[in-house]
Amino acid sequence: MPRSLPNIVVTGTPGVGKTSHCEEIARATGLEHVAINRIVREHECHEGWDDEMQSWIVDEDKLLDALEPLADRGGILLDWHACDLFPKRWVDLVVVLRCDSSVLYDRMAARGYAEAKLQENLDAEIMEVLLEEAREAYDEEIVVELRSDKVDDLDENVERVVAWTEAWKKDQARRANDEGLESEESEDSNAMEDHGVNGTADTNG
Ligand SMILES: Nc1ncnc2c1ncn2[C@@H]1O[C@H](COP(=O)(O)OP(=O)(O)OP(=O)(O)O)[C@@H](O)[C@H]1O
Repeated sequence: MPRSLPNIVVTGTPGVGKTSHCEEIARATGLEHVAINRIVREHECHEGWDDEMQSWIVDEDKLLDALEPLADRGGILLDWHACDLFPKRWVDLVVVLRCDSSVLYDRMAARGYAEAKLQENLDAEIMEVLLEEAREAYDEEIVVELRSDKVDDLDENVERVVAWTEAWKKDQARRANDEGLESEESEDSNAMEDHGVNGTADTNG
C-alpha cells in the first residue's frame, strides 16, 4: 500500500542539530518526530547502557520491529546518529546534517560530554562517517547534505525540507490518481470484454 506521507531520516554526528531540525520540521509539516533514543528507552530495544559512550547498546532487530508500524503508515522523521539500519523501502529522503568541527566541539563541551565521546564524535564528523554511511545505504538522489552551523542554516534547511515534503505529497497524490484512473480504465475494458462489446467472440453468436 503506497504511503501518502513521506518518511524522512535526519541524521548526523551527535550535536549537529538533528533534534532542533526535527522539531521545527514537525511543527511546519505535521510529520511525527521519532527520536530513536526515546523509542529505544520506551520499548527497551537495548542490551544496557554504555557508560563510556553515554548511549544505549541498541538491539537493532527489536528497534526495527518497534518502528515498523510507524514506517509503514508513513509521515515520520527518524532522528538518529546512524541511518543504514533503516530499510530502503521505508525511506524517502535522508538529510545528513554537517557542522564545522570547532562549532561542534563547543556544542558538545557545553553539554558536558565525556572526553571519549567528544573525541570520537569529532573524528566521525571530520571523517564524514554519517555522510558516507548514508550514501552507501541509499540511492544517491535521496541523500542531501545540509550545513547546520548557525541558526540561519537551520531556518533555511527547514524551509527546504518543508518544500520538499509538499512536492512529495503532491507527486504521490498525482500518482495515486493516475493509478486509480488506469485501474478504472482496465476495469472498464474488462467489463466491455465481458459484455462482448470489444471482442469478436460474441459477434457471431
Ligand atoms: N543550526 C544551528 N545553529 C545554532 N545552534 C544549533 C543549530 N543546530 C543545533 N544547535 C544547538 O546545538 C545543540 C545541539 O542540538 P541538537 O540537540 O538539535 O543536536 P542533535 O544532533 O539532536 O544531538 P544528539 O544527537 O546528541 O541528540 C543545541 O543546543 C541546539 O540549540
